[in-house]
Parts: sequence; C-alpha cells; structure tokens
Amino acid sequence: MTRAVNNESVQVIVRCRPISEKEVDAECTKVVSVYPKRGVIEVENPKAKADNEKNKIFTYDGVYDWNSTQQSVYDETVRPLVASVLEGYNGCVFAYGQTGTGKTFTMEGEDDDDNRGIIPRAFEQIWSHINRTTGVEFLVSVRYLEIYMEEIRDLLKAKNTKPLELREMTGQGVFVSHLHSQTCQSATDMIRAMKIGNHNRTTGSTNMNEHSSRSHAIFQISIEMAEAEKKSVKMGKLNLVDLAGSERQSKTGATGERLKEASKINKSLSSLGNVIYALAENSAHIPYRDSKLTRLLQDSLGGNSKTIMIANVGPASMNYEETIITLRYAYRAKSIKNQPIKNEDVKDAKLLELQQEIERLRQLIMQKSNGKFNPEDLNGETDELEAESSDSEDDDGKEKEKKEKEKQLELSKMEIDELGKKLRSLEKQMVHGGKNIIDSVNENEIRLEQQRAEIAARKKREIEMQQQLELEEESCLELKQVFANLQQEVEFKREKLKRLHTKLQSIRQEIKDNHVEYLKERQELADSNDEAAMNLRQKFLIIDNFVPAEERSRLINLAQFDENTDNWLLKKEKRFFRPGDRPVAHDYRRPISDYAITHAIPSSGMRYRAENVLDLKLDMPIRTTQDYVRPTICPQVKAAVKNVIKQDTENNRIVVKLAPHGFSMRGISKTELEGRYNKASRNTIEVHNNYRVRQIPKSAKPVY
Ligand SMILES: Nc1ncnc2c1ncn2[C@@H]1O[C@H](COP(=O)(O)OP(=O)(O)OP(=O)(O)O)[C@@H](O)[C@H]1O
Repeated sequence: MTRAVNNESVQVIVRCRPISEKEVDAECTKVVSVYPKRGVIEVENPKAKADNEKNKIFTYDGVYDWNSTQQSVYDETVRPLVASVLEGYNGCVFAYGQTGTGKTFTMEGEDDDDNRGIIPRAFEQIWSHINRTTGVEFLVSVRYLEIYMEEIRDLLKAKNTKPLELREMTGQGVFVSHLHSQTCQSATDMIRAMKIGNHNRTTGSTNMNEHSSRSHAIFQISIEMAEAEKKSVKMGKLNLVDLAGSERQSKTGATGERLKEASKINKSLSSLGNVIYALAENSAHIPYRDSKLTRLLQDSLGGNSKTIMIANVGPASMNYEETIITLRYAYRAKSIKNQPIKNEDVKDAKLLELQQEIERLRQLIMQKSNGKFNPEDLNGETDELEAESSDSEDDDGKEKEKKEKEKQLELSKMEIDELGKKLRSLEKQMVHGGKNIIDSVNENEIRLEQQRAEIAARKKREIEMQQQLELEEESCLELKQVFANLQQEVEFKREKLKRLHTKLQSIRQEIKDNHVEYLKERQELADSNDEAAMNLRQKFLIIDNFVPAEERSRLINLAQFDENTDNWLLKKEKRFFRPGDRPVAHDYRRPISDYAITHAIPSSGMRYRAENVLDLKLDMPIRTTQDYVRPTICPQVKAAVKNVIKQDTENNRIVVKLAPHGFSMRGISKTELEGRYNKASRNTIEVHNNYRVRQIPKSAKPVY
C-alpha cells in the first residue's frame, strides 16, 4: 500500500471574523490587522504598558480578513486538499479557535448559496468529480460523531446513546467501533446526513449553543474507487472537524465541580495542544493516547494525511489575550510535518467485497434460471420462466408431476426475485462514475474549476514569494545601496540597526510572554501532578496498611491493561476446587448472609478474610499523630535529671552523680565498680563518696 513518501507541513490558515454588534456596543476597538497578500497578521495590545510596546506579528500560509468570502477560503485552501483525497490521500481540515470566532461558520456555513461552508462545498466537489469520471466505480460513505466530556457519540444514530469505544488495528489505525456508516449516492444524501447529525447533536442538551461550543464534531467521508481495468481499489478519507471553543476554562470563572467538568471537556483540547507542542519540538514521545480526540486525529497530525488547520480569531480588543493564544497555537502547528501516502491497492476495501458479492449473486441468478435471465435486465419479472414451463406441461396423466414442477418453479421464481432485489440493493450502494456527465458537467464547468485551481495556486505562490522577498530584502538592501559618502553609510547602518533593534525587541517581548505562559502552564502541571501524587500516596497507604499482601499479589496477577479501552481490567480468576473443599457462595469462604455480615462486624470487630477490603469503608483512627501532646514533665523530675548530669566545662569532664544512698549499682559495691571501670577502659574513673567521675576525650561533645 505504501508509495513514495513526501514530507509535507500542516498548512495553517488564519481567518478573522467581522467585529460583532455586541463588541461595537461594548466600545471595543479593532486590534487585529490582516495582510492577506503577505500572509501576515498584526495584533496590537490594547493594554500596552509602554507607548513603544511593539505590535505582535505572525506569518502563516494564508490569512483571511473579515471581507473574505466562503468561496475564496474554499477554493484557495480546501479545494486542492479534496482533489488529493479523490486521488487516494487522507485529508483533514480542522477549525480551531475561541467560542464565537466563526469555526462553525467556516466549516458548515449558512443555508444560502454564498455562505455555504467548507463541508457542503466539499460534498459538491466530490460529486462533481464522481459524475464526470468515467470508467470508475465509487463507494462513498459518511460517518458523523461527536466527542463530549471524553465520550464518543454516534450522530447518525439518534437512539444510540451509549458511548462508543475506540479500537486500534494494524493497517486500519484508530477507529470508532460500531460507528454507523452510511453510503451516499449524491451530494444531497451527504447534506441530509450532515443535517441529521447536527439535529442529533443538539437534541437532548439543555443549552444548544453551549453544548456545541463544548463538543468536538467530526464528519468523516470515505471514498473507495475502483478503475474498471485495474483490479485494485484506492481509498481517500476526509476528516472535517469543528473543534470545541478553545478558551481557557479558568478564565470562564468556573470553580470546584464545574471547573472539574470543564477540564474534562477541555481534556481533548489541551491534549491536542500538547500533541502539537511535542510534534513542533520534535519530541521523542507524542502524547496521542492522552485523549480520544488526539487518538482519532493521530494520522492527521504527524501521520499519513494532508492537513489544514484553520485558526479562527475575532478582531476585538476584549479578546486580545485569547486571540494571541490562538495565533501562537497556530504558529506552532506550522512546523508539524506529515507523511501523506496514497492509499492504493487497499486490501480490505468494502468496494471489493461488494463487487465480489454482486458477482456471486449474478452467477447465482444465472444458475437458478438456467441462464434464462441476464441479471442486468432483471426487473423482478420472472413470468417468462412460468410461461415456458406451462407450455411444456400438457399431459393430463402427469397432473401430479406438473403440480410439483409448478411448485418448484414458483419457489425458484421467488428465490430469483429475492436474489434480484438483493442484487439491486447492493448495486445501488455503488456509484458508476461519469453517469451524469452530460447533465452535470460541461466544458465550461471543467474549465472554471481548472481556473480556480490555477488562481489558488498562483495566490499561494504569490504569498510565499512575498514572504521570501521580505526575508531577503533585509539582507539585500545593504548590497543594493550605493553609498554617496560615509555619512550616508552611517545613516544607513543606523537605520538598519534601528530596524534590527525593533525586531529584537519584538522577539524579546515574545520570548518574555512565552516564558510567562510557560511558567503558568508549568505551575498548572505541577499542581495537577502534586494532586495525582498525593492521590497515589494515599492509595499506596491504603494498600500497604489495609490490603493483605496475598490479596495484593492476587490483584496484581489478575490486572491487565486493555489498550482498546485505555483502562486496567481485572481478569476472571480461575478457581480450583480440591475434593473436600467447601463450596464457595457469593465469594465468601462460607455462606453468610448480608445481614450477618453487617451485624456481626461492628459488634465483634471481626472481619472475614474473604471480605473485599476495597469495598470497606476506611476506619479512621480517633486520634492522629498531629493530635499528640507532649507530656508535661514534673518540675522535680526535671530538676533531678539536671542534677544527675552535670558538665564540668572547665575540665572537659562529665560528672555523673550516682544514687545518693550507697554506691551499689545493680548490686555492685563501690570498690568493685572502681576496679571494673579501671580495667575496662582507658578513661580515668574516680569514685568519690557519692560521685562517679569519668574522663571524656577532648573532641567529644557533652550529651545530656
Ligand atoms: N467570516 C464571517 N463572516 C460573517 N459572519 C461570521 C463570520 N465568522 C463568524 N461569523 C458569525 O459569528 C457568529 C459566531 O460564529 P460561529 O457560531 O461560527 O462561532 P464558533 O466559533 O463556531 O462558536 P462555537 O465555539 O460556539 O461553536 C455567527 O453568528 C456567525 O454567523
């Protein structure tokens, strides 16, 4: 399936929507300037602390301002991508940006012809290609899904409310299991599927707008193509993605449970950010597995796909910060490299299966009708079979046999009709390219499309050249300049220095901003890391103290990681019964009722070995170590202790006062003690009337 691999960067386009009435009413200013010819966006900080603070400048593969039309965005950016999909490449277009910046407007658009978005325009391009391509059979199917709170929902099946799971298979990559796939025979079929999906997306949610802002919608188109003379099938897949609003949840003022929920909603988006960051930095590990969205878009980011990211921004001052975040995010995505490969000779193509099944049915019909019917002409009319058979049966004596034959004939007629119906329904799923060539395409239309592609390519080249020119201008300027005198040279150098200084300042500012951003993100990560570590410690504490060692090792043996569900699962334990073992009921070693368990435990304080400790509530101690109060030492005892240990600092000796009455120490007399110490140590031991004196080395510190 693999052919020549060419590295191709993710194409990044920025589109700025018109200022809204709400923003005008709030007296917001326009802080975004768009330069489509140079692919440049300039943003002015409305809260600039210093007058000389430089505007931020970003360069992309293409930029579109508030006057841009849906047609120009499509023709110049998406049309070439869809053309590649029709050649057998994978393609992906995703819209990213803050809520209300025009992602849905760009992707879906509005109902009127001029404002149709990328998705319906892609349908039109696909079908206009199919209708004019002769000698090719197509199988086109669509799927529509949404990811909300890390759960995947099928948007083409309203009743299917159960979240779907992701699966991974070699050769097929990551896919959603049990996701409904609908075959389409026209652009109208696709529009219908899109509308059904959009309807299902919003039903059931209390706040329609809020729901669509917080969920990611992915419309998948798969096109299988089989050329008549070739026995192989090629396949192009197109993912059209409308992402959730990218604003930071901490900024929405959500706290507590609401913030938790919000962070779950945005998990996919922040994972997408991490994946883009890791790809841009050429990291060894790309965290695709962190979320459902990144797993599904794995091919589109750094994999086998041609990808376009459309970053949507608003022009108003009130959104300055979010606009900058989106622009930085988009800028980073520019350095992602993909390796698109044409999917040729696809072995598991549905189209192949379909063709084989159609061929099998045709053969079967021919066999059953003894070659009387050409499956191509079969229209549910099998009377011919009956007429012929009635002519051949005239004999009165063979009445019974005739009836039997008629019955059989009737049966085969029904069977052939049934097969014919099945055949027609299968054939319906496939589309023969070039069918409507006369009605749908004329020379003008083809020429128009070619011209559009040429204009788009020329515009792209122009932007690239303009950017290149600007880069080279700086280095060439010096060479071009003819210096009349030294003064002029100084002037020129000063000018250049000034320009470079401005550039340096803007870069410095950018580095500073990035650093602040980085610190903020690092802090957030550290916080969540601490929380996770604390949770882990807590869990380990519970395991160490409350789960018996054998139970722990049993669980470790049973636990296994399921790649598909991205979760740990417990295998079913095999139980071995030896003869004479008592039967096990309800997982307890001996049958006891729930009543007995609940009532026996608190009174006796006993716990059964078979009880599942993980289900039990933790008995917290009444007192913790923090509640510990040091005992107050009786002043007499304190004084006595002080009296017993005395340091003779001058002589560097410690004087130990023995018990006041007598010199016996555990039954040893004074003389005996004296002798024993003298022998045992090199230190001098003097035992006075009621003092034992032990000389200590000079280096030693006194210990009380
Ligand atoms: N380029 C544009 N030209 C004209 N109107 C636009 C443009 N972009 C967006 N709008 C208008 O701005 C409003 C918000 O756009 P839209 O709903 O597409 O935003 P969104 O980013 O998809 O928001 P959400 O994240 O909530 O889905 C809509 O009324 C839309 O018609």
